[in-house]
Amino acid sequence: MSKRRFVMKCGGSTLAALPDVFFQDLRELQSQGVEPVIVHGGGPAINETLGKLGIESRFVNGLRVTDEATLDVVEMVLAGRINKEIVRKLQQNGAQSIGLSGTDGKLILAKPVENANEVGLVGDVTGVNAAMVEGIIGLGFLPVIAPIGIDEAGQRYNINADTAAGAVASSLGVDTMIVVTDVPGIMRSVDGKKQVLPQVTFAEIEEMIRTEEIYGGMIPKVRAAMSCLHGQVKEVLIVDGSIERVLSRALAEGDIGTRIVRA
Ligand SMILES: Nc1ncnc2c1ncn2[C@@H]1O[C@H](COP(=O)(O)OP(=O)(O)O)[C@@H](O)[C@H]1O
Ligand SMILES: CC(=O)N[C@@H](CCC(=O)OP(=O)(O)O)C(=O)O
Repeated sequence: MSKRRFVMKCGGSTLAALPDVFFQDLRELQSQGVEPVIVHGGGPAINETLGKLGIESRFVNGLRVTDEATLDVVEMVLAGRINKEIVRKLQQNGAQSIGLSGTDGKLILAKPVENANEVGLVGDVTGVNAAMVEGIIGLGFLPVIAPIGIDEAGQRYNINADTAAGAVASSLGVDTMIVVTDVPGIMRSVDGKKQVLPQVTFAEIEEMIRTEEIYGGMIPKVRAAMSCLHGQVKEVLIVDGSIERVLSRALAEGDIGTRIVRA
């Protein structure tokens, strides 16, 4: 299996705590000819800024209820702050990188989600400008993408970062998507003890959503995983960002965290 290129989704839950060695790992992978593409979140930082502005954060099944005022903050925090922090950290650790929002060059085209009446200006991805991402990689840069989408009329949408990452992975046709988060994988209680599931099937995921053993922010992750696995992506790994050299290990060993493969 070719693992030259992979999409990594980096969650806001773990971003602030990622050590330099995480970014050095990315640089080393880049120098070995591996081509990582990063799609990032930033939910906690958005909550914090909204809080300071006196705007309440509300979620429906892991998706932020978003109006235009919220969207201003989402864009400011994701595309303005977090995206640039990641690019700076990569560069400080020797990895060449360029940060973009999904609205730049219509990188991520979007339409309203089905339950827009509940969540407002939240988007589903209708297209990804893969050629632009390929071009950036071709110039030797690591693309870092903020999950804001746009439609042909110029309307912006807030897109869950897992959903955006899955769509980018699908459209680039990578084999592997790695979801970096703050838990060691999908966990389940067995005899009262929480255990990481090394592998899960689609049926097990659906069952765990039904029983609410998978809830909140894990729901968009597994939905994005199943969606991109219906296309060309062959495996999705959910891993803990605090594990040393987690990306190299995930690519080399594949048996870290939870592995989801096509059912
Ligand atoms: N079965 C599960 N196993 C592990 N984590 C779960 C599970 N169900 C829900 N979660 C929650 O999902 C969270 C990760 O999602 P989220 O907070 O959105 O992270 P990120 O910012 O990385 O996207 C975990 O911290 C945990 O609270
Ligand atoms: C629609 C929606 O919920 N968008 C997310 C986008 C950021 C995100 O997904 O960040 P994490 O990966 O850290 O959760 C939000 O507004 O929080």
